[in-house]
Amino acid sequence: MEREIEVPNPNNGQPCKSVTLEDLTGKMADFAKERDWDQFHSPRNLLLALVGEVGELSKIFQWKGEVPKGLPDWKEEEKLHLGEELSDVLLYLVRLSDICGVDLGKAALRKMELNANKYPVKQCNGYNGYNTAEQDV
Ligand SMILES: Nc1ccn([C@H]2C[C@H](O)[C@@H](COP(=O)(O)OP(=O)(O)OP(=O)(O)O)O2)c(=O)n1
Repeated sequence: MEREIEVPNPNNGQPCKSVTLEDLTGKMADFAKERDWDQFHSPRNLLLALVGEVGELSKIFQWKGEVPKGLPDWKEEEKLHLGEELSDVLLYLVRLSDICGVDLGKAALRKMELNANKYPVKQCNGYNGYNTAEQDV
């Protein structure tokens, strides 16, 4: 069954279906082309833009201390803002990958395999590899 996400109006008012990295890659390419912005979307510029958006994302959490998972006490507008900043990070990351000729989905799956090999379940159960000097996993 296709998952539906309720969003304000990015899809002509229709609820959107699941989004793939390919969808986002194509939409970002169209977005840049329509505005003649390919000239600005160089690897370095996109990386700097990405880092800037990570900074904006960090500001949302800055000074709040630890917050419970699911952000139960946050107002809807705060969560909306969070979604916007997360999206900016994702969109620039997707665009940077595309411009660099990296298939991000494929690269991420490969990296997860590397992670699983590096951190075998049996050795890591309950340890994150950093929380104790004795656990060199
Ligand atoms: N040259 C650009 C400028 C913007 N964007 C797109 C990607 C991001 O999703 C978003 C970033 O837009 P802004 O630079 O306006 O940043 P914000 O949306 O965070 O606005 P502000 O910095 O005012 O909070 O727009 C882009 O692809 N290329």
